[in-house]
Amino acid sequence: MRSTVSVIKADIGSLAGHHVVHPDTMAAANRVLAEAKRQGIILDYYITNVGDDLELIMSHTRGELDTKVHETAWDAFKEATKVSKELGLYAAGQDLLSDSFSGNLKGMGPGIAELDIEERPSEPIAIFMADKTEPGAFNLPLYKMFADPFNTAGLVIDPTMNEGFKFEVLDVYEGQSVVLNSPEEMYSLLGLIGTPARYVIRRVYRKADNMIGSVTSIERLNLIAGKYVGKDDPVLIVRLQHGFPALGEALEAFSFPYLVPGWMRGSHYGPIMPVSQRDAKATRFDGPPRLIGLGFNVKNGKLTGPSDLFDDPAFDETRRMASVITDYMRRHGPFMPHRLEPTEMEYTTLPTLIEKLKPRFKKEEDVKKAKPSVYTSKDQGMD
Ligand SMILES: O=C(COP(=O)(O)O)[C@@H](O)[C@H](O)[C@H](O)COP(=O)(O)O
Ligand SMILES: [Mg+2]
Ligand SMILES: [Mg+2]
Ligand SMILES: [Mg+2]
Repeated sequence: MRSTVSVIKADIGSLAGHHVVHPDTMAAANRVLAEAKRQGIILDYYITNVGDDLELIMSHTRGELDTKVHETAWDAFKEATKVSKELGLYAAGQDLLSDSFSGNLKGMGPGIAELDIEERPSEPIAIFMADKTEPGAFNLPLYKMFADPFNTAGLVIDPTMNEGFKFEVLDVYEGQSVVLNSPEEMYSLLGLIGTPARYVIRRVYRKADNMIGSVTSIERLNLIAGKYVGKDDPVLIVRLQHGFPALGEALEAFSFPYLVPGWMRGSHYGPIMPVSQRDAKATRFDGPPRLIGLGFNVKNGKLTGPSDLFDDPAFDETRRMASVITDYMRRHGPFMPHRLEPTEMEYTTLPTLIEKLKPRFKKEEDVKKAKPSVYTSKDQGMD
């Protein structure tokens, strides 16, 4: 059976700052999705949150970019925003960049990852959702899952995986993509995806049969809006087992709290911290960037699950290391490399402040002419 899992997410406002989604807004979204299920637009759904991002997980048989499914998500976000406004929640409707729905949600603000598959007899999947970071943040773990034998034993042991995987990489600035084969082209692949702000792994395919293995949301809000409107908190769907990474291989890729851009004001590098659903809220310095993982099985277009994948002491040490790195990075305060590089700061409000200082900058020669004495050793009391 052909079925589609659509994960569509948006920040529609949250409690006490950019912190955590309010249950009443989730209830509003739930009413819309329940009605869509009753009407047969979607077959199943699950609603959750990571930090201030409301996450709609829907299954159906309508394929990618379906108008009805996307309209359902849009209505859910709109209804949730209404409640958000009534309660005076912070940044109500933040990620809804357009007023009206037209066709599908592409370019309208919400993040979208849709996995369209011919279901295997058992179809296990993991859905990873992050807050206070951006889509390229999944480059490193995707590389580990699908290309690094030190992470994924199946690349060495499983005959189907042994041929390798194909990576579709999108240049989010140019809107162009390229497909690179692993292992043959892994150095070129790393050459691109090591710049995650620009090159994002959008999809991974298994070489043996071209079956899709993963899909990432690629929306970058600031590139759509032309200014900083919150972070582009991403989602990722990974197909598991039987020729794809085992669940444990997918999770293993997150055992190291690597640095991602985002965190406070979308302007700082910080460690990604995999947490349980219970801890999926942004706290310290609006973070550190949080990741949750939910495990499901898809059968006849319906979802069984979830299992809260990082709700496990096996990830305690990762979280502890993330806390240590948090301390270390924070001690740099406003200095790079804790703060992002200037190209990434372009969309924030920092350039306007620097612009204000422009008239006060003087050419070096002019400064020398005006106050030559400053440059003599006598004036500095050294003679
Ligand atoms: O990154 C952040 C929000 O991103 P998000 O909404 O999660 O996409 C926060 O750190 C805010 O930028 C920060 O709290 C300041 O918010 P404002 O006071 O400018 O709204
Ligand atoms: Mg927010
Ligand atoms: Mg967020
Ligand atoms: Mg955001």
